[in-house]
Amino acid sequence: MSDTNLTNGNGKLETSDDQNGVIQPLLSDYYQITMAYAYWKSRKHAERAVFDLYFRKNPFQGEFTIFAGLEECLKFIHNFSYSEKDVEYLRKLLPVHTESEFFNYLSHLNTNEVEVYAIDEGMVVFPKVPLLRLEGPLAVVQLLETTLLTLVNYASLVATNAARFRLAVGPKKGLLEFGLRRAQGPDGGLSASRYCYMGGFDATSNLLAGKLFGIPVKGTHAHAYVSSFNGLEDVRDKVCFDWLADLLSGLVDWLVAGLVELADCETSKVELAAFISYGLAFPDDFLCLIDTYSVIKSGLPNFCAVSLALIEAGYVPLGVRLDSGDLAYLSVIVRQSFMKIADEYNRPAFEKLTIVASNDINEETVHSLNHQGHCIDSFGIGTHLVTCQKQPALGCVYKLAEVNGKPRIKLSEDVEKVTMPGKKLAYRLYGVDGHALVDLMAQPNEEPILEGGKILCRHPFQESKRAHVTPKRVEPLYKCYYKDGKINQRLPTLNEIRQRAQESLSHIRMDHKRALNPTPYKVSVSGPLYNFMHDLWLENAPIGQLY
Ligand SMILES: Nc1ncnc2c1ncn2[C@@H]1O[C@H](COP(=O)(O)OP(=O)(O)OP(=O)(O)O)[C@@H](O)[C@H]1O
Ligand SMILES: O=P(O)(O)OC[C@H]1O[C@H](OP(=O)(O)OP(=O)(O)O)[C@H](O)[C@@H]1O
Ligand SMILES: O=C(O)c1cccnc1
Ligand SMILES: [Mg+2]
Repeated sequence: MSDTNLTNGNGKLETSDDQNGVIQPLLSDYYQITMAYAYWKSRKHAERAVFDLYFRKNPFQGEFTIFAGLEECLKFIHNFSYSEKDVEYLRKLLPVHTESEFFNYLSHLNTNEVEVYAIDEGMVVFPKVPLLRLEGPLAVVQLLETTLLTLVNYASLVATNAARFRLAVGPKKGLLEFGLRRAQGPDGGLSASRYCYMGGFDATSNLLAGKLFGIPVKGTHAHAYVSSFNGLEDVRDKVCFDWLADLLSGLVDWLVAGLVELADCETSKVELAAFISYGLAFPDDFLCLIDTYSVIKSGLPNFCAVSLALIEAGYVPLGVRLDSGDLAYLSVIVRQSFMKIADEYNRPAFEKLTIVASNDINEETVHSLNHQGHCIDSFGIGTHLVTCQKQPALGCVYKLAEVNGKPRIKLSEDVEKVTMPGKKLAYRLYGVDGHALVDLMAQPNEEPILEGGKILCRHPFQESKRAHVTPKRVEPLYKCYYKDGKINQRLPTLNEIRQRAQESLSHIRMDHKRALNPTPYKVSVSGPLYNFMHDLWLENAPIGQLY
């Protein structure tokens, strides 16, 4: 990929391969280049290396993760090459004694000899099982590390967060992503919209995400819109009175007066003017924010008045948004009022009005609202969703597993950080009821893992923990996604990946998915892989001396 501006001539934030222009080879850490030079100096750069990209712990104290970011990784790998300007910049950056021939090497680098094996994007994934395995010349696959990590980490984190909100609200409620203004910068906001949709949200307020990714765009209005009005004179003076305006202006006074049961004190005429004007602008999509002054004393009766007028004029109003106060209580009062009006004024459209709630909602708030009982139809969620406030990073790592056919292991005092050496295959084993029982890693040269066979699944590190599994179904998790310089699988659409995420989640037992203290899902290794790992561990661990 050459030097790309962030936007092209059409204002599109894309390169020729439909990728955000910020994703380029220099979006990486300096140490990748220093290592590349040292590999090159010691003639190791072309050795065939295998790297695994995986995470060690599920986020949000949960027991599952949604894998996201693969398409962007593949496009990055496909486009990978340093431009003249990149190389010029690196020449200035590296020490003066760096051999000139190295920069020539960099300027000709490509990924034609790289192979990528990956789990499908959108799948539920678990710790330690590589999401991606990269094979190729050591220097090249090393140079890809940071960019791949940045593409997978946040994408998977926020998609998982979105999936958790989806689990919390249930399949029937609407989920709207409102996070752009609170996201970690413009690029973070754009990624958030894409991957929240993938994780199970229904729509975004982010226009650019709608344009670039085809995500449904939805929105209401803000408090500023309401408080910008002075009073009903704004409607009378400024709106050109056509038949609808006449109808509305006549009806609202009458209706507001008639709704005294709902409003035991004065409704705001400022708000009423704002709602009438909104009704005039969007008679078919009339959805109002009703908490600018008082939901019960003003917003609700004003909304009802204008809605009744709209219905009178042949339109169907949509509903309200609540953005403060006790969302459970207010949603119940609002719903009861709608039902009462539907009944007393014989306006069945009121039964179908939707209630959207927003205001700093997090996963716990949703569980608490469910527990209290509420009448919210859709949730608008920003800050907690896109910033992943509960856990702001996933912690994917990229570790060397093999060089020139020789397995590599990284030891650590912390057993969780010991790497799994060599090339590994991975399978998901399903039980008779269709639920996933365990993920199993095995060596490529082992007997095939077949359904109906009795398979010994071992905990990777704890010798006593093992189980025999006779799977009803065996799902091999890796496909070869990239070889000979080409992406060699059809890349699914965003909607297909979104569906896959829900499908994959439906095979995970509820106790693994529950919000509080979920049961850990088992990730295991085959007997041969267990022995291989532990032999290599012993071989590499220094023997201490006691004096
Ligand atoms: N019934 C409820 N149960 C639990 N949490 C709720 C409930 N209703 C609202 N919340 C949450 O309580 C918090 C209320 O926050 P805060 O007190 O800042 O807002 P507010 O005073 O209602 O509104 P604002 O300050 O925007 O006018 C929000 O995070 C909201 O999501
Ligand atoms: O609350 P979040 O989950 O982040 O959702 C996005 C928020 O953005 C808007 O608020 P606005 O920017 O008007 O600020 P506010 O907090 O004062 O309502 C909207 O009213 C939501 O409350
Ligand atoms: O459309 C909305 O209601 C909206 C959009 C962004 C942030 N908060 C609300
Ligand atoms: Mg708000």
